[in-house]
Amino acid sequence: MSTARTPFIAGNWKMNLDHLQSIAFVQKLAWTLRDAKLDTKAVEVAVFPPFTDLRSVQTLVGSDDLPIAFGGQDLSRFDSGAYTGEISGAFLKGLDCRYVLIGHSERREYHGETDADCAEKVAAAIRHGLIPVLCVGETAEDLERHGASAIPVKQLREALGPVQRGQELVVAYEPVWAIGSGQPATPQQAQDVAVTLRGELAELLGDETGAATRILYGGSVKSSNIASFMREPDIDGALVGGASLQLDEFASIVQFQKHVVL
Ligand SMILES: O=C[C@H](O)COP(=O)(O)O
Repeated sequence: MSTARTPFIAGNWKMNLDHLQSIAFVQKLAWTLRDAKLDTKAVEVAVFPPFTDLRSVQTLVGSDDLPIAFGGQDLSRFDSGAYTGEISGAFLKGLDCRYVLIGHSERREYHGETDADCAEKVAAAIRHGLIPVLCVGETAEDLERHGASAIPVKQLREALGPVQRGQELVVAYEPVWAIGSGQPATPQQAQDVAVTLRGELAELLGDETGAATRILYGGSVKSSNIASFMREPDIDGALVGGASLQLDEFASIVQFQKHVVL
């Protein structure tokens, strides 16, 4: 397992863009990045569309061999059967998904997902050959009561029970208070949590896995602040929500290396 961490910029579309819009968006994104001569080996780009878009995105990316990865926003902890409304990791893998988000704060808040559910979903993702993108983060109340790292560390520890050392995974630190608020964490705050999470990963999964695992920051990321996060040594990318729906803005975030940080 290589410990070099390729920067990773991911767009979580949440419940936005239908399958027709997804085709137009991904095609234009690919053209924009090609015209900008993005070095696709130097940064990995991924989108997380709604489930109903995935077949369209797969067809486009596959037929035009676009350098854009994609994944599901969630998966079932079950593999198949009488689970109405659930989506199996096997189905996501069958659509060439490389990644799957697990434990996004909106799943935790609106769908009551627990750390135990996340652990089962992480196990399901691994069973189906998907790379889990485990989302962790504290609410404003947690921040006040426990500080920034305690809840993310607990969420990480509880969800990674089924993970073996050497397993590729991505961790997204998303303070709930920063999501969609226009008030990102400071780069130093995000770095402090990221370095703590990396230490936990090393303890849970060994030094090599800890060093190789990419840790993303998410919460009000924009083109105007991405470079300051990417300068931090333990932040390897971003999970972008609102700004990932604006083509020029997302393309600019992907090209963070061109931004000047004053
Ligand atoms: O998954 C993405 C996060 O929820 C961040 O959303 P945001 O960039 O709109 O704050």
